[in-house]
Amino acid sequence: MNQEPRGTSNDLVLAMDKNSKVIKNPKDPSCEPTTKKIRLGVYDVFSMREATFLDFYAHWRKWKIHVSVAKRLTTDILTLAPTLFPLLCFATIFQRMAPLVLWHLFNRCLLMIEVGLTDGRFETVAIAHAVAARVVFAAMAAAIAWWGRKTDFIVQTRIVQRFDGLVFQWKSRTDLRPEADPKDENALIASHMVWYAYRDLLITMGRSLAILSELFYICTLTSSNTEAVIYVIFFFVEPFARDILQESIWNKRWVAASSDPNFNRMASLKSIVTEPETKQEISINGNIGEYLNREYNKARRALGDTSASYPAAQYDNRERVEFTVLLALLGDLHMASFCLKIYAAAYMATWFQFYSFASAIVHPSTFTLSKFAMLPKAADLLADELRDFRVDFRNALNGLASVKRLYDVVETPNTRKDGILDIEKSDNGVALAMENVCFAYPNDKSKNVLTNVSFTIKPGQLVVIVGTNGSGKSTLLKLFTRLYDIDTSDPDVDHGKVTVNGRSISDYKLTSLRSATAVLTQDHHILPLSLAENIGIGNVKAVSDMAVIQECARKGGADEFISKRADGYDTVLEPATVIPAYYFDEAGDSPLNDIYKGFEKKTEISGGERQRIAASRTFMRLTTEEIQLILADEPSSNLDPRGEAELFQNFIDNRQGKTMIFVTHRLGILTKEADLILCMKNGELVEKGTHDELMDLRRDGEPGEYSKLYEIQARAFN
Ligand SMILES: Nc1ncnc2c1ncn2[C@@H]1O[C@H](COP(=O)(O)OP(=O)(O)OP(=O)(O)O)[C@@H](O)[C@H]1O
Repeated sequence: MNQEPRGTSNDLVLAMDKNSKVIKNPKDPSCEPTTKKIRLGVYDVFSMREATFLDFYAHWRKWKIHVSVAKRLTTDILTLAPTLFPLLCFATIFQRMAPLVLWHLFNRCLLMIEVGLTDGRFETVAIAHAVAARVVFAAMAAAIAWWGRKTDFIVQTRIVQRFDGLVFQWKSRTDLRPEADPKDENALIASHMVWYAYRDLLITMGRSLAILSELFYICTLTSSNTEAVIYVIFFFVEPFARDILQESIWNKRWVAASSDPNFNRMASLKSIVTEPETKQEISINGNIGEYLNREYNKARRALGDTSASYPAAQYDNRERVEFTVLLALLGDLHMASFCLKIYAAAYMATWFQFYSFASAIVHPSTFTLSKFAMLPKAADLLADELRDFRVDFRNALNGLASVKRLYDVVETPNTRKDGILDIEKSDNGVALAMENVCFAYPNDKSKNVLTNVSFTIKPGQLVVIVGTNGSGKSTLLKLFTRLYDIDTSDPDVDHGKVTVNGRSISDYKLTSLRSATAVLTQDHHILPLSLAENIGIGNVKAVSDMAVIQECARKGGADEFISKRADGYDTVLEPATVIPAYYFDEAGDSPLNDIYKGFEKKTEISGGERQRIAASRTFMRLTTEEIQLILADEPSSNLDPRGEAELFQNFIDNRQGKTMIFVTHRLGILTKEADLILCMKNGELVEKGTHDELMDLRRDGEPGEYSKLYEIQARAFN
């Protein structure tokens, strides 16, 4: 099995070798492997090789990035909530500290009561003060926690809106890039995750303070500071050992895919009986349900106990018993050292007193009873805090890494090269030309879809492009709109030239080119806005001018059916409704079922009606002064013959001398009016001329391509 997944941030394509665990970059076999592969149950799991614990330089580099992202995020959040944010930071950190302070206040009471019990002197007022302090602090902590939760929502909302806005801006700014990198989209985390990343960071800070105070507190509880320090060190041994020794993929980057043939077959069979399209095949192909059932059971038996559980969980399950026992021992070091202490005290010199808990037992006089009881509890609190700190800290770092990717993406510039010229204003449209154009789509460079195409279009001409399916007609239009560009990556290979008014099309500013062009294709989308807006956005300056919109709707053939709708021009076809989550018994007859179904407000219109709205939008574009070129790609494929004839006529009447290129399969109305017909076949321009010229064209006594197409259509419709 040879797979070629993309695994590294620098886009190395890595060859996966079935027999080796470590994968190298095939382009440079000498380089260090960057990913490794393991088999977990039914999955092949590929994970990144991360820096080792001792690779300080790698950690330092990572840290520098994390710190700069945290700084930038802090500045951004401070601008959004200059007063609330610092207060919220305080509240979040305070919440981490509060349980410790409460516990400390409780211990103070306990110590005073103990002194009273042993000495017979009860400091009643002092005890009452200590109790009152605890009660007041508890009430204050609850109030701060309540305020923190409320403020958290406000700050979170502001951050979500800000980052949603940034992403929106990026998406609306970036050009439609057919070769766009899907990684960009994947990097766009949900905006609320930005706040979660920051909150994890704050919680981590709170926990650090709590850990420091707990350490300090333990020092005050123990009789000697040296012993306390050593005692505390024991609590750091286990988490450190776990970090260094235990490998986990929960916090690593990894990808996995099931490669077990039995499991994959079960998945395929499951999809057959689940998906509506394939379920239909079961019904119309006789009794294949029984066969599928047999096959499913066969695959299930063959799979046996091979696990399909979540790969990260399976990874943890591989832990060896010695390792588990070692960690347990390290976690319980204080008890183990207790034995050592007893033996040391009994048999060895007293300088071996390295452990305070044991000290307390061996020299109980140095401890009070309550201190003796508090020490393990303090140790437990410290251990819990350390454990949670590790989790929150990792989450915070992962969150910051995601925020960095988000920042990077929203700042990605448009990859398409922009020009510097504006299209000159003219009442006669633009002149266009292609010179020896050869073009292959970026995703399939092996196949030229245009080969040596050359033609010239004079300003104001009506041009019709005809030809068989897949002959490259739409591709010609895409080059004029710069949805795609001719490949110029290799200066030694000439792929030809596309020009506008005699200059290379890439010399013009994209915004200028797009403003001067009206495009109408067969697959326009109706936006989830009102029908009036859907037409009006053709000319945003007149988007509220109903008279102009209605006039354009009439030209596009949409006015009649829109006016018949209950909401007329205010109809929104697919309004977006956000249903965050639901919890009710869908299968039951709960009244919530009906309410839920009522959320769906979709209104359907026919394919032809959609095309009429798109055409109306194009007529709206023609009301802007900038338009000099109209490109229409089979805009009438869903229209009835009358609708099509009217649309063509309206375009001819309303183009006001602008250059117009029409791609169509319907020869006749337009081609007879055309100044120039371009006839395409297999990516080549095989004929060009007027209708009469092409009809008279003969090659070796045979009629030309256009003439043949025309005759076929004439026969079919007569
Ligand atoms: N995005 C794309 N990526 C790769 N190949 C494409 C892409 N779009 C079109 N093609 C291929 O380019 C060739 C020309 O396609 P094009 O859409 O220009 O043909 P057409 O003449 O407009 O066809 P039709 O009359 O069916 O609309 C076809 O072989 C098509 O499969």
